[in-house]
Amino acid sequence: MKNITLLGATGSIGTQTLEVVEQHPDRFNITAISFGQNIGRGIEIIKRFRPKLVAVKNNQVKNDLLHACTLEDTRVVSGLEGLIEAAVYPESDILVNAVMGSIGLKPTLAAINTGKDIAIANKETLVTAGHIVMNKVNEKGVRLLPVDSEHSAIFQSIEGHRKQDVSRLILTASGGSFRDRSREELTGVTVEEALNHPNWSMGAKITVDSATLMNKGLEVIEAHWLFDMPYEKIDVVIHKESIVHSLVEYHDKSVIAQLGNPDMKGPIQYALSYPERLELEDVKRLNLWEAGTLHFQKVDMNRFKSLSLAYNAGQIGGSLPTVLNAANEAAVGHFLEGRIDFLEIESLVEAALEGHKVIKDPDLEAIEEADRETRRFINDRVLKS
Ligand SMILES: NC(=O)C1=CN([C@@H]2O[C@H](COP(=O)(O)OP(=O)(O)OC[C@H]3O[C@@H](n4cnc5c(N)ncnc54)[C@H](OP(=O)(O)O)[C@@H]3O)[C@@H](O)[C@H]2O)C=CC1
Ligand SMILES: CC(=O)[C@@H](O)[C@H](O)COP(=O)(O)O
Ligand SMILES: [Mn+2]
Repeated sequence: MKNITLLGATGSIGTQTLEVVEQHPDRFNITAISFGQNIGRGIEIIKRFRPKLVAVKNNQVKNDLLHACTLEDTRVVSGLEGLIEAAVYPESDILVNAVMGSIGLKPTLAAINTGKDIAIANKETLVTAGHIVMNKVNEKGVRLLPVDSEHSAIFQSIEGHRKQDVSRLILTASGGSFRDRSREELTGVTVEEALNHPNWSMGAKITVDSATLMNKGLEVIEAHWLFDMPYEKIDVVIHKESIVHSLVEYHDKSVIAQLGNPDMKGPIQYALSYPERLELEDVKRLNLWEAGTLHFQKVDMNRFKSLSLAYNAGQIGGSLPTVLNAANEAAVGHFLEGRIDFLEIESLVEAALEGHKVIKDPDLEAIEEADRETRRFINDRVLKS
């Protein structure tokens, strides 16, 4: 039996993780969870999975939760300390990190410190402090198992091969909600339009990131850290069907890819069951004759400027990826709240990157300060305009 701490249980990845767990009650058990403020869904999860520890966003949510239901064998904690307490919960064997944003960093580091394996969906953690996370992973000898579909595909396509034989990683990108629009046609697009992803049903922030292609930029940085690959050897190709989830090219020009109908339960389950492959019901089998033609297209870096901002931040490194991530989280938040236009996300991120003096090898404290400072910079710009 594998005991699981699930951070972000009420979200898109959280929900699908629970669906996987439900399919294998003999293999997986939920010991601790966290959620932000979705108390209704939180109570459903607590009743169904009976976790021993529940971490929520703050004291207000904790009090509301305790008023809304009677919890006998479940302790409730709150805030960042609560999130960390859930991450290091002694009975848990593995942490599934499916919170949104760089708030996932400290719980991840704390769990690695206690020797737990990590199934990582929370890509912002690797973008903001990849060097610190990977040093800790190597020091403690734990497994960092990718949940993100592209990274799971690379993980699956690279297994059994020698790293030195790899010549290139190729990430596929759907192109997001506005794939076929020109830059001019992006002016005045609505939040509702941005949230209409063609292939995946995901949380709001990542869906907007898909539309700017910042999601792919974050994933390039995530791939750099997970697979120890230089940026020159990481490519992106637009593939509108999201059936080929990513590819690995070898020196002999052979390319190995992982395919499947778009459904996150596959990568989630593989991260939990690795190295085994378990049955997975409810996922549509891929019949290539039904998929018909698959399309691939070169990325126009001028059209999708966020991707080139991310490559640049990753290549320069130091504290710049932290700034990229924090600026993007803050700007996307403002877009979702209707305060800025879609195209302003990109210009705000660019301004934050330009205004930052790079710290070469930032420690955790410097990362946190760069993150805070960047959010302040974005908020000041948006709220004072
Ligand atoms: N969705 C997907 O298919 C994929 C997602 N990912 C990555 O996985 C992560 C989660 O994405 P997704 O599931 O879509 O996101 P969602 O927005 O659907 O869920 C986010 C979860 O995090 C919780 N949360 C948000 N902010 C806080 C906070 N400040 N403190 C505590 N908990 C918080 C939310 O709680 P509540 O709602 O209760 O407030 C919710 O449980 C992201 O990093 C994303 O990039 C990667 C690949 C695919
Ligand atoms: C499901 C998943 O892994 C997402 O990160 C997905 O990749 C988003 O799709 P695009 O960023 O390719 O639009
Ligand atoms: Mn992805």
